[in-house]
Amino acid sequence: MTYPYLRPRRMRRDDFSRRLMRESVLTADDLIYPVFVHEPAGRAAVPSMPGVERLSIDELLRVAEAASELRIPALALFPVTAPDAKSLDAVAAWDDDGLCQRAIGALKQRFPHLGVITDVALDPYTSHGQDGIVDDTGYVMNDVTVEALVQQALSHARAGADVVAPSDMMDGRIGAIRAALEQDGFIHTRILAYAAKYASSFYGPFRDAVGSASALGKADKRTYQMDPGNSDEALREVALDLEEGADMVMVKPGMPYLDIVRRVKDEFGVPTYAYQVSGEYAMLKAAFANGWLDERKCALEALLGFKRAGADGVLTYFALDAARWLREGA
Ligand SMILES: NCc1[nH]cc(CCC(=O)O)c1CC(=O)O
Ligand SMILES: [Mg+2]
Repeated sequence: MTYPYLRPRRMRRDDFSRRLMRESVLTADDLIYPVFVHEPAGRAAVPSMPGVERLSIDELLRVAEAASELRIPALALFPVTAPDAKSLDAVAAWDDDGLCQRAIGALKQRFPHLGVITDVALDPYTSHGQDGIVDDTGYVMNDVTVEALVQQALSHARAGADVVAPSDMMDGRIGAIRAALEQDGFIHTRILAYAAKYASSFYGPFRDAVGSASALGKADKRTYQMDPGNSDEALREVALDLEEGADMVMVKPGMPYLDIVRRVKDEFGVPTYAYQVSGEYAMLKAAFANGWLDERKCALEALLGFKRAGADGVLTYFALDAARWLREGA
């Protein structure tokens, strides 16, 4: 049977039938809000990310209140480390009194129901801006770095983090962190593994925001983050992280990698997240600012695309706005 018996446009004719056959929907439950925390009082704009600010802990609590009120399930914390606290061994990363740890404590005390996700990686704390500890040639050493990441993850767990999210791409770190958490009694601490994280050029504005761009200079992260040409490798990486004890996996960046999200979801069927990274946010914002694209419609369409690709949630700098627009019925 074919046309005229089959007319796909019949179902698209009216709002009611469009709604009845809609396969994917975006809700506030799908959103994770990444936030930058800094030591100085008040807020500081991030020029390459219009609408995003670095926040003192006081300001962070205001933002958390808004997020919680909008029923956003969780925040992802990214601390900005003062240059004099950075070092070759990144010891500030597991200072129980560090900015990140204090931010976790303040959030959990005020908003116990709001999930707190922390970034486990050394780049905010290393003087060279790499995610791990380097040898004389500048190569990021895997096993020494994993030991440091374990210290960092435990410190976050002690501070009350609900989810630790290793974003460093070292081999074996999920298993090492899981074992250490279990050993110290943190049996409820979830691990969100940045399992398929690519050596992307879309992280630029984030590196401006946390101040690792200047430290990194012209260096890149291609000896540990994945080659953008690869897809099968992402499945192998996800399989390893799941075997090692990850509760959730992430694909990063987002929009240029939706094929990876789909493959991961189809292959493993586990809670799968995608990160709409800083560069994706920046390019959309630039088009909105020029009046070239409609902000509400395009931001929500981009986020819905993650759901359609199989993501269970999205880390997005649009989270607060998107939750508001959804509530208003945009
Ligand atoms: N561990 C570092 C980290 N954690 C999150 C991002 C990027 C997020 C974004 O661009 O929004 C990065 C940058 C990098 O790998 O250099
Ligand atoms: Mg891996």
